[in-house]
Amino acid sequence: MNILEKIVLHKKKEVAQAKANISAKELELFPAFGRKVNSLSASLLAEGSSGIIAEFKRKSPSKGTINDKVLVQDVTAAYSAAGAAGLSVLTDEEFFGGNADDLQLARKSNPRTPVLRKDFIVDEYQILEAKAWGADVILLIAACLTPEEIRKYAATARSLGLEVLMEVHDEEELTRSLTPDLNLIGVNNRNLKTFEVSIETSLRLVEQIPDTVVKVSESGLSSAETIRQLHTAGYRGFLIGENFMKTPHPGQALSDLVGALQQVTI
Ligand SMILES: O=P(O)(O)OC[C@@H](O)[C@@H](O)c1c[nH]c2ccccc12
Repeated sequence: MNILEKIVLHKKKEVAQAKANISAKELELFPAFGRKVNSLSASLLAEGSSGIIAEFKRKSPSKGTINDKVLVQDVTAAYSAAGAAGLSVLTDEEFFGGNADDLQLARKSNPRTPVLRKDFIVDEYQILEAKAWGADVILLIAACLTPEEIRKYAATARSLGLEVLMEVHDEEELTRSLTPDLNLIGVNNRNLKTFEVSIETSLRLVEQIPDTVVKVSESGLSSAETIRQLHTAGYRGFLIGENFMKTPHPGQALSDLVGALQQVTI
């Protein structure tokens, strides 16, 4: 069993438990369920946008503990202040050390920044959770979903007013993921089955992504030069976690990168 299969197996058990604790009807009564959603695609395309989606990630299966000393509300507020176009908050506990509270705290501390629920969605119930916890965007990972599930979950998200960041890693995943309900496609430079990271993945796939969607490059990004190169290739979003989180002050690390990006543009 590869790590992705392990995660999905565990996730299905977790979701069954969550459903037994809180019904879908109850989720709809959460105050955040009725809130107005912030658009990540609009934020990425806005004039002067940094394009950076800054992630809060305590640990990961590939890196182990990255940072367990900082608070989600401090880090995400610092990310917003430093010019993040969006926030990504891991809600998987077992493998990434996140939880629902992290997302809710990030939401409360950043009312106007688009927030992505970063998790392994394998059931429609999790999309209702995302909305109830205050997310604006959900992640769908092609590597763990069938084309039918992708279509169904993307339509559910859309009906709830949430955007979808559709994550792909190769040509085959991209082709079977395209559905009209998507406005954001993320190319993960990291192979979730082997953890190998290569920016070439983003550079290779960009041509095959329709221009009607906003293109996001994910994982393994750190330098302003690489971001510039990906921007030139057509990417408008850059999802960065570890590079910020491994420092004691992730918001400052983002601020430094935004500064460096301005230098590179001139
Ligand atoms: O920490 P990095 O290398 O900057 O990567 C961030 C983000 O892309 C990565 O956390 C990620 C991309 N897709 C995922 C799916 C599930 C969990 C995590 C991820």
